[in-house]
Amino acid sequence: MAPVRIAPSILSADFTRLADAIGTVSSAADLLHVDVMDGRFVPNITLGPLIVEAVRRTTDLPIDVHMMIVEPDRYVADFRKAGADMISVHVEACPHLQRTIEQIRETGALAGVAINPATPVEMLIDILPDVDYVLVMSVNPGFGGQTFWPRAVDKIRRLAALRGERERPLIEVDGGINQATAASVIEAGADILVAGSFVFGAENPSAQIEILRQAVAPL
Ligand SMILES: O=C(CO)[C@H](O)[C@H](O)COP(=O)(O)O
Ligand SMILES: [Fe+2]
Repeated sequence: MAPVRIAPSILSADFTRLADAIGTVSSAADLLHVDVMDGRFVPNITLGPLIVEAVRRTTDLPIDVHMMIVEPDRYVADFRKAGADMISVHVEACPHLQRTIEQIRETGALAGVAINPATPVEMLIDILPDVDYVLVMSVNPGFGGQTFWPRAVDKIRRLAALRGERERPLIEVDGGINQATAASVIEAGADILVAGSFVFGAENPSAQIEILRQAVAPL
């Protein structure tokens, strides 16, 4: 089994010292998760390609951009140009999802589809062969620091069953991840853990990543 990948979310970092915050996780993390929100798809506004470009200059970690915006097609090329290595769009925001996924792939980035808690994984059945990863939301998107939604575990299990013996799509889980919830989602079949407040809300972010690794190590 491939090792679990850990993606700290900078949403919970101190933006007055963003480069320092990223520096604290650079050697412990596998990816850096960046949450893009537009105040329309979700009730919060965060950041755009300008910040991704600045993040790109602070780290060699792969940058995983989670787009929580309407009409993401309009900005895929900009985020790729800014330095994104992975780009996910929400199925709920994409009436022509296959075309949007194709557009991401054409930029050279890995293409992901994200799903809200209320959206069944079975809705993705026809797009699964086209995506590199599925981002399963274990909170309703919009804010860091929310409580994990336990039924996400069953969704991950069902998604892993749909994937079957294939290596792709990878399964990424986002929202409310800590050492307890990490173990349950990895046991269900997840490959990538996003963690924001658990990592950056603590004194020592890299030690928090180590705690997550230990929590899933025997699984
Ligand atoms: O996409 C997100 C919110 O919409 C964030 O990635 C997620 O919430 C991470 O924060 P935390 O680990 O604190 O829940
Ligand atoms: Fe996210």
